[in-house]
Amino acid sequence: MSKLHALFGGTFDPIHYGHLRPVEALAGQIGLKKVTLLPNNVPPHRPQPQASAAQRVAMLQCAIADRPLFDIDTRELARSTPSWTVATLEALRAERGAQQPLGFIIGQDSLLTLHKWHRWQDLLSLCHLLVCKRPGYATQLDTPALQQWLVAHQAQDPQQLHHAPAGYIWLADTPLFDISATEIRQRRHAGQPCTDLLPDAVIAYIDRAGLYRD
Ligand SMILES: Nc1ncnc2c1ncn2[C@@H]1O[C@H](COP(=O)(O)OP(=O)(O)OP(=O)(O)O)[C@@H](O)[C@H]1O
Ligand SMILES: O=C(O)c1ccc[n+]([C@@H]2O[C@H](COP(=O)([O-])O)[C@@H](O)[C@H]2O)c1
Repeated sequence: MSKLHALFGGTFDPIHYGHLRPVEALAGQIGLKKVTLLPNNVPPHRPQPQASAAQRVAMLQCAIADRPLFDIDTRELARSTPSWTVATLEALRAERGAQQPLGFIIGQDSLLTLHKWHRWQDLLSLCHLLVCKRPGYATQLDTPALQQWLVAHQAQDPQQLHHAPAGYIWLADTPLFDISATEIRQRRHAGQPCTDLLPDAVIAYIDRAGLYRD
């Protein structure tokens, strides 16, 4: 039985198949039993979401109703300050103890900007980074020094993620989904359909709540 607990942070405005499907594949590949979705309140480094925190959580609930792999942790919504991942991970580490393997899931685009995150060099002392592929983004980091840092921490075997509490980067070979929440919001504003980009239950919620309309 795996002890590795994975968290997947995001703005999720809205959640879509580009979030769900790569992570489902990752879970199968490395043996994750549970993935905790961690919606942020005040996302660092980007415009604020169009949907409220409560609406984004409601969309997560719609999306995972028939996906037992996932649950939701709303702790970042309780803070009105920016949702620094390092602070959330410190709180989780304090709760779960020094030996609990923790993974933080990101897409390739997030890996490329990781060196701009708050106290980014502390992240690997708190968790592993589990990276899903995303089409349209470079596979090499910006500078030779960053690329060296990546290679130095890269795990070669998923068992390393289960046996160490933190410290590795897993570059997962996940399927590519050319989907973004930005595109979904734009399509909704333009009155275009989004079928196949996100679960029907989330589309039904967006319709009911009148989200992403001008
Ligand atoms: N299509 C995708 N493939 C792989 N990873 C993704 C994809 N979309 C989002 N992610 C990852 O999911 C996490 C949360 O992303 P986020 O909620 O910002 O979605 P987004 O589609 O990038 O949103 P937006 O278009 O509003 O910026 C990030 O780590 C991001 O890299
Ligand atoms: O801690 C930071 O500085 C930081 C900077 C950018 C993003 N993050 C986190 O990374 C996750 C994905 O972010 P986003 O903006 O792509 O939804 C989400 O949990 C954010 O809170 C964290």
